[in-house]
Amino acid sequence: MARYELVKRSVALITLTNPPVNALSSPVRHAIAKSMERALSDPKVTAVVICGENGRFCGGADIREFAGPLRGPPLIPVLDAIEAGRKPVVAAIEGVALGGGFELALVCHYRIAHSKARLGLPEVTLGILPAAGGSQRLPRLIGIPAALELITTGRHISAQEALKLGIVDQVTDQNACEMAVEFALKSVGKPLSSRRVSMLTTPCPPDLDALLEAATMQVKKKARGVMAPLACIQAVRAAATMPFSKGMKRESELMTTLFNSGQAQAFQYCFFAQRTAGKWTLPSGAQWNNSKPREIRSAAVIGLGTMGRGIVVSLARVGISVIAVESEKKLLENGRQMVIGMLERDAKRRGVSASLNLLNFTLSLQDLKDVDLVIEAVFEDMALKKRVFQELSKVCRPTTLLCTNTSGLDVDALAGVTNRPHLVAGMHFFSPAHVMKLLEVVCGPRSSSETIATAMSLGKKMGKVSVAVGNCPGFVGNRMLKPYLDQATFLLEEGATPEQIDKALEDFGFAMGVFRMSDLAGLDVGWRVRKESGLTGPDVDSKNPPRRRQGHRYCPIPDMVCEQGRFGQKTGRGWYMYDKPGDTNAKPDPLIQNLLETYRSRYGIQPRNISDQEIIERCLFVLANEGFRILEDGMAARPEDIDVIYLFGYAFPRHRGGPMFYVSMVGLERVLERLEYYHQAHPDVPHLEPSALLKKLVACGSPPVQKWREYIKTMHSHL
Ligand SMILES: CCCCCCC/C=C/C(=O)SCCNC(=O)CCNC(=O)[C@H](O)C(C)(C)COP(=O)(O)OP(=O)(O)OC[C@H]1O[C@@H](n2cnc3c(N)ncnc32)[C@H](O)[C@@H]1OP(=O)(O)O
Repeated sequence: MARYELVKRSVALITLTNPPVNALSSPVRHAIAKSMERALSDPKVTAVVICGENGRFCGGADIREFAGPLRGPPLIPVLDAIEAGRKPVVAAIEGVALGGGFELALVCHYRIAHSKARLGLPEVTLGILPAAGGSQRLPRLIGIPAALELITTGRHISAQEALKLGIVDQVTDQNACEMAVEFALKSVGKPLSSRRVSMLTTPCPPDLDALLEAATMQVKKKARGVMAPLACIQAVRAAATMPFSKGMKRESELMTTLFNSGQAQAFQYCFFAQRTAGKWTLPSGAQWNNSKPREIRSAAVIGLGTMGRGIVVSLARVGISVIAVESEKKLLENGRQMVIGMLERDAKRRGVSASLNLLNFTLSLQDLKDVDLVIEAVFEDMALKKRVFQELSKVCRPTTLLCTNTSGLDVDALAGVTNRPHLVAGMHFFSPAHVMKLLEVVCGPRSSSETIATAMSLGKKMGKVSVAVGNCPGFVGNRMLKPYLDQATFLLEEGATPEQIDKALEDFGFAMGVFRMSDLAGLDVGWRVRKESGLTGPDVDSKNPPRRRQGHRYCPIPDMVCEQGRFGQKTGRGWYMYDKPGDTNAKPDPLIQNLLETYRSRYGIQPRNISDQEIIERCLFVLANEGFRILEDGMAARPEDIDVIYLFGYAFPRHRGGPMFYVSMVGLERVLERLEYYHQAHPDVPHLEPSALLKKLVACGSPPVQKWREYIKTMHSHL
């Protein structure tokens, strides 16, 4: 877990050996403590260098250990002993020094970093704070403003920035470990007291209170209801106002509070869920680690609407040459200008040059004959998409992969019109596609493992969090969204207002409630889908009883809002009113209030007071209930995949872990009981009926979410 050797006759080299990231697990902490004791007591040793195996210094504490009781030596005394030692200790930082790994570097007397190394204190993103002295040492080393920013955001910084900030003493392009050994030899005999960061006085700015207050406001706005950034600010205040030992005590108290809050568990679950989601499997047994993706050098995107443009940018900025296709000259020119503008802005932001030479624009599908992969992003119309796939099938060489960006149509029906159904898959991006991190990779029953491996790996290359899902209407994300949106509108019928529902959801942690979000996305899209599926519009069967469609409860209020030309922010009116089209400041609209009152009195609905608790339960329990059904149907492989989809595609608050983790924390028994209660009250809403899997899990004693897979395994899987 750590190798000890003597180099250059008098330098003890301690190499952390815990792949893949040299995390500070209990055996590693033990090995560091023992190695340091040995180095300090060996009279031959004049200096010490600490480095990590395989070009990675240290990825921090072993996050898996947070789930259980502390075993092995605690980290803080191990680190304190290094700092207090009477021989110079140099950290040789290659790869990463994150969290506890950074804190380990901070107790060394000198730090040498490789030019490609990244450093940071990302604990806040795990719902905790740098509690091995990081919150107390970093402000002493680089001052309050810079430390506050790094600790509250968890941002990783480059070696160059670390040098500028005074975190590292030297940056090298050569072997950092060898440089550190040379550096250590030169440091022998120099006084160490000024190199012990805990002994430094924190440079305290005169406007400390204002600074901390501004930081508090900022994190409260950015991360509603999240405790860790606020605790980080309090810890930094302690570093500014208390002696080191008292500051450490405060750091520890704050850590205990965070650990017991439930939020830390949610954040840490998200960390592992995100990594698990990339590990896909198909019913054939093919999976992420036994299937080879193809290399994609050239691609085509069909349709330069909002989605298509974002997809072109996502591909081009990772060096893939792209042919963009439109059906009319004007649309093509408009799309071309938009794409170029987006790429230029993106390149400017990243400080690189825009890869415009990778772009080609055409009106003809004939130009696509040599591309490796096509992503179709035309209008959401099955007949149109089928025509495009038939044409592609004729034009593209037989090995070209054909993907669709449909947000919910049958991918296998598209595969069926081609001469290569095994090379067809869904690549469902989220809008705006060059910004949103989520990619649902839709595995049709005939998609080959190579096709899925390629789509997943292309997603990763584009910086997306890719999740493999089955082929069912709406796939995973949009399939779950429907019952959630339905509950929100049913609550309007029953007496709630858009403002009240949004506030409850925002207090829960969403950046935007469902109605504000719908106004932002545009209400006309859903209206068109409802018209096409016969739920509203002239094609609706007039024999339908009011507020019922296709045998179930239906709320026509969203249609009524659209009939008034209120399509959301873009028209300046929607569920809210805005000062002008395009404005984002939503204000309650008396006309909506009026519409709701008239509607309720027309149907004889007596409005009732609806609690925030009911809003949260009905919207979120129904969301998870559909998630359970998706697991039952084998359309998602595990609850973690569903949670990752909601975290990255629908901005589900991270401190709640995702809808499936959230209900596991509420308690499955309670969720079952509440769904049964609401279903009894609303028997015409089938989505409120508890799913078989939820009942099964409760009957099996409500196992933790990480264990649900064991109960799903026996069911039919499409993945
Ligand atoms: C009073 C109490 C005192 C307690 C004090 C504790 C204070 C210290 C706290 C911490 O240090 S918290 C941890 C801080 N560190 C991090 O947040 C880093 C997390 N890791 C990453 O960001 C990335 O993994 C990476 C290091 C940048 C590498 O990225 P890469 O894309 O190359 O690989 P991944 O797929 O992300 O990871 C590979 C593999 O390793 C697992 N893993 C990574 N980091 C950790 C870790 N810190 N602990 C445990 N496991 C880790 C990751 O889950 C992957 O596992 P598999 O999926 O392959 O099984």
